[in-house]
Amino acid sequence: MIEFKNVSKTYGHAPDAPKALDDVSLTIGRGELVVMIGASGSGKSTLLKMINRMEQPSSGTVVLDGQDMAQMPVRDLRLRMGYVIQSVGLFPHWTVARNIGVVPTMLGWPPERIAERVTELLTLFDLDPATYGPRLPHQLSGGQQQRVGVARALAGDPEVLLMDEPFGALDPLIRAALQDEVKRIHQASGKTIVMVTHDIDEALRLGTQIVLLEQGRIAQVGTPLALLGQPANDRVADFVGRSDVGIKLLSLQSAGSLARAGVAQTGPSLPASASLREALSTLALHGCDTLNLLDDAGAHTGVLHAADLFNRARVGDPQRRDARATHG
Ligand SMILES: Nc1ncnc2c1ncn2[C@@H]1O[C@H](COP(=O)(O)OP(=O)(O)OP(=O)(O)O)[C@@H](O)[C@H]1O
Repeated sequence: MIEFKNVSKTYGHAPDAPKALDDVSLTIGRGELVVMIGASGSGKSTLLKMINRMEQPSSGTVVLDGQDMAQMPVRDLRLRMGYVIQSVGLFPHWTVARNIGVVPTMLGWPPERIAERVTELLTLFDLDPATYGPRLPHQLSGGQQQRVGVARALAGDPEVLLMDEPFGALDPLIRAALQDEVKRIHQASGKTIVMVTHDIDEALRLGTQIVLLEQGRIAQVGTPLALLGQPANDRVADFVGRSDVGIKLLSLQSAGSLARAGVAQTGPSLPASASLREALSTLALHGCDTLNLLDDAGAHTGVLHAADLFNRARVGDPQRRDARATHG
């Protein structure tokens, strides 16, 4: 668990220097995927960098599993954390395999175990180890380099993965694929992930918790549903996007959450795990009012009626007992 206790940060010593962080208190639970979001200069990266002590608080404390981080040796701390940045930061003259193996090497793993780990991670990220392991970073596309960056951050099996705008420079298709991979890794490993982004859709899609920063202060912390359904104030509502909030809410819930029992109808089918947004899109595309829902094995599990998408309590209402987030 990571706790920020009354953390403030002022860069430089000028008496009138603005606070990059202003009395921030925040708890990041083990296994959460916390996304920090906010306007440029709101303090996201500063907050993230305090978790591996690349920045120090001017006042207040950051605590990791009950221990004040300021008292912990920096090297030990950093070896427990994976760090991914937008510019990737691979060593240009080292092969992909050597780049990925850097932390395991520092941890003193035997060479065979490092080689196994490199092969495992390249495979996980859909890069053929025999083809890509020996290449230099410049022989990879931007998306492939970013995959290697994430693989390198995961190589030493860190407790915490820190990601500072990891997908900011990528085109939308590769970005979506990497988002899916991070989500899958998070679900499979239960690691704590803290990510900074500018992209509210990325935050809503990936975050189990979202931290919205505003001029160095926390404007709201909550689940994606809470931010959309109960924004703390008008500025939060503007930030998450008033005009398409209904559509965003639909993306957070599964089609299965509104399934009715019933035999299959003629017409299109969709996995029950697909979002209500995908369901709405499919209904509109086919101009029909029902959708057959399928389980993971492709068997019929129920029917979604278009009317249920509209004739129901507010989607974001957490009182709805059948409301299930499709994320996390
Ligand atoms: N090394 C530094 N020296 C001086 N001021 C800094 C430094 N790093 C950040 N700042 C200032 O601190 C404030 C917060 O910066 P930070 O990088 O944390 O914001 P951010 O929300 O991550 O911004 P962006 O989205 O633009 O990356 C900004 O006003 C910034 O100018």
